[in-house]
Amino acid sequence: MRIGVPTEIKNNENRVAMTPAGVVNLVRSGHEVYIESGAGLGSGFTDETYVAAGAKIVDTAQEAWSMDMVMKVKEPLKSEYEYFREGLILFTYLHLAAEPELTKALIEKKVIGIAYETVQVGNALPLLTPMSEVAGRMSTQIGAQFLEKIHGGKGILLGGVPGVQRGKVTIIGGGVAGTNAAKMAVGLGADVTILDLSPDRLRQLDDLFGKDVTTLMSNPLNIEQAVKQSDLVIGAVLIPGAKAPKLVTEDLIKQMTPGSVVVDIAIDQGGIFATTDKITTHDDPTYVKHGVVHYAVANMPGAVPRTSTIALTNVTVPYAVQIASKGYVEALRSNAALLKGLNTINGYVTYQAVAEAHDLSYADALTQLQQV
Ligand SMILES: NC(=O)C1=CN([C@@H]2O[C@H](COP(=O)(O)OP(=O)(O)OC[C@H]3O[C@@H](n4cnc5c(N)ncnc54)[C@H](O)[C@@H]3O)[C@@H](O)[C@H]2O)C=CC1
Ligand SMILES: CC(=O)C(=O)O
Ligand SMILES: [Mg+2]
Repeated sequence: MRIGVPTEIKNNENRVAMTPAGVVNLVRSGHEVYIESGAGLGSGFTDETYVAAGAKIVDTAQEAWSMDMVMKVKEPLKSEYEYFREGLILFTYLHLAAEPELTKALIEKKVIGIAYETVQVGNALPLLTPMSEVAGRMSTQIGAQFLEKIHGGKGILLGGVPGVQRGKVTIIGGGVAGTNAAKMAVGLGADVTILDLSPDRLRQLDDLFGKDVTTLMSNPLNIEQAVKQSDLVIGAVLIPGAKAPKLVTEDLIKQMTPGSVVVDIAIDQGGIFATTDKITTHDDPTYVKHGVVHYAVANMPGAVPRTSTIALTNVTVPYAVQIASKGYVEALRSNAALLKGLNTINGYVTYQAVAEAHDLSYADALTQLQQV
């Protein structure tokens, strides 16, 4: 199979969908990899290192997009929709529940859209996990930075100092991102509370952190009490494939003290704060609403591309090898985890939560594969 890797074009997105190590894996399995010139530079990979690994370099995005399968990091932006065509295999983050126009474009052009974020093994999302680890760890760092007075915050140090209170951090959603946010917050010496809906998850967090964190059942009253008192609130909830629930109301944001900070990691699925109604970018990552600094960047790992690219491709490339070697029909049929990643095919949505988000009819993935 011929695999194309275009340069990412989202604001300050310096990740790339393939490392030279990934190229070697695919080429040794008998495939051809075409990298758009310069695509790896933001992550520290030159064209020469790709060529040495066995890739071919193409000059334009159009050429990279003309291959049988395109691997990307971020969901395609509008200017990339023109490359969609029937039969194209697109393997990338799609976040379709939050992207009505992209969903429509993929359906209209009958693209085979396999979303990293919905590939599922049991309850785990193996192609989302490494980026959630990165974004979770970053969220505390970012929160700490925006709590500084010069960055618009109330001017507190999360760990406090002897004789002065620690900062209070509330993390809503104690999955991969939330746990990694907590690790950093505990490491800084903050006073940390984690809320989750799953009693089992709360038990695991209690085992993991012991007395370093307070765990609370996620319900409106607990959210209200925790958020009001917090200096930093991190949103890390996920209902796989679905739009994020708005768990923090505008009224509650108004009750936070001025200069508090919210970091909405879940913004890529629509965000959990009523006041994070728009996505921000690395160029201009925050806005202030009701005195509270809001950070809502949907591609946080793009700011640490070297770490993120390697972490992402470590997990995506083995699936890419399966798709390329078996063909997408057989790869999807024989691997239930990958099949969960199939969001669009033959002009249909094959992921229930995405169909529901846009009031589109849902089609069964296996039935659609039989019709190829
Ligand atoms: N902004 C960015 O750059 C990035 C965003 N993300 C996003 O971060 C979010 C979290 O991802 P993961 O941690 O991997 O998901 P996860 O599935 O590991 O964790 C989600 C947690 O939310 C909990 N949850 C569900 N409903 C809840 C509720 N009502 N209240 C409290 N907790 C609830 C679940 O029980 C689970 O423990 C996703 O939306 C993901 O797409 C991930 C990476 C980068
Ligand atoms: C998960 C995701 O959206 C990202 O890494 O940008
Ligand atoms: Mg995202």
